[in-house]
Amino acid sequence: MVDSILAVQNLTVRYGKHEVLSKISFTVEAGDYIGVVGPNGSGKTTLMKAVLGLLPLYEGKITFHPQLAEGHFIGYLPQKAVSSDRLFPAKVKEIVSIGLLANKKEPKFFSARDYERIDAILERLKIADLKDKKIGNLSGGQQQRVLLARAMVNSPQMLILDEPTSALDPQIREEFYELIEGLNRDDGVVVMVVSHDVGSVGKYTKKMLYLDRRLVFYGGYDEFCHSQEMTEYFGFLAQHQFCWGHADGKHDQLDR
Ligand SMILES: Nc1ncnc2c1ncn2[C@@H]1O[C@H](COP(=O)(O)OP(=O)(O)OP(=O)(O)O)[C@@H](O)[C@H]1O
Repeated sequence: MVDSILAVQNLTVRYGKHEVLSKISFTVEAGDYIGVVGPNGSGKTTLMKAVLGLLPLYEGKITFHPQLAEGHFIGYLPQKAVSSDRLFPAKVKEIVSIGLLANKKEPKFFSARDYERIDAILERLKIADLKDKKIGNLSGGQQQRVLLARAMVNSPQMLILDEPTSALDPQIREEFYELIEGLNRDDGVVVMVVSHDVGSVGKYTKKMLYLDRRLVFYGGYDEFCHSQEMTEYFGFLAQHQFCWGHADGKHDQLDR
């Protein structure tokens, strides 16, 4: 347990009398890339908020590895972060610089080193050419990369992405997942990505965490696809759809 990056033990969350997460326990290990999946309202965002320390009240325990518990170590890309407002005046470099503010004490000035970090992350995410463009004028995929750069500019050890590709078309979505896979593989960033899209996510992530207010499944995608327990939970056809796609391509919505 001590060696885990993160240990969640018996986490229960209620909004008023409504219990939305019930006794969730799992650990996240170094190098993990986890798809957090489940139907609408199953508690995915709530779980991520609990991990991020954004919930004032919960039962259970959330423990980070002691070396991680110092400073700002989680990058977060929230749900529906893409701006559709073309008049929004902020430039890409300004949006990304916001990611550096959390670690700064007053007065919050940017140093030459900060500007180097902004340039480095824009380069890493292949959007250096967009640096001086207004975010409202970018495509959905470009905007997501900019927001990913904001989440990554502090070099976090862990990245939490909530439905990062829901507004993107299939090709851009695949490119985005490939980018995240590279951050996990090459830069060692631990990733938790929330999605409805079990098929796409399962292709890239190393583990699946399936929520339905309780923890239904936690393990590898292959195991998820071949588990008898999951066949009983979903039914054979639904499991087949999640795992091997569907001829009409409608395999990615999981609303039940
Ligand atoms: N601030 C809140 N106050 C009251 N209820 C809430 C609040 N946030 C979420 N809920 C409820 O908690 C449940 C879980 O919501 P949550 O957003 O965590 O689910 P989700 O799996 O992320 O859903 P989706 O896939 O639709 O984004 C839902 O029934 C939701 O209506």
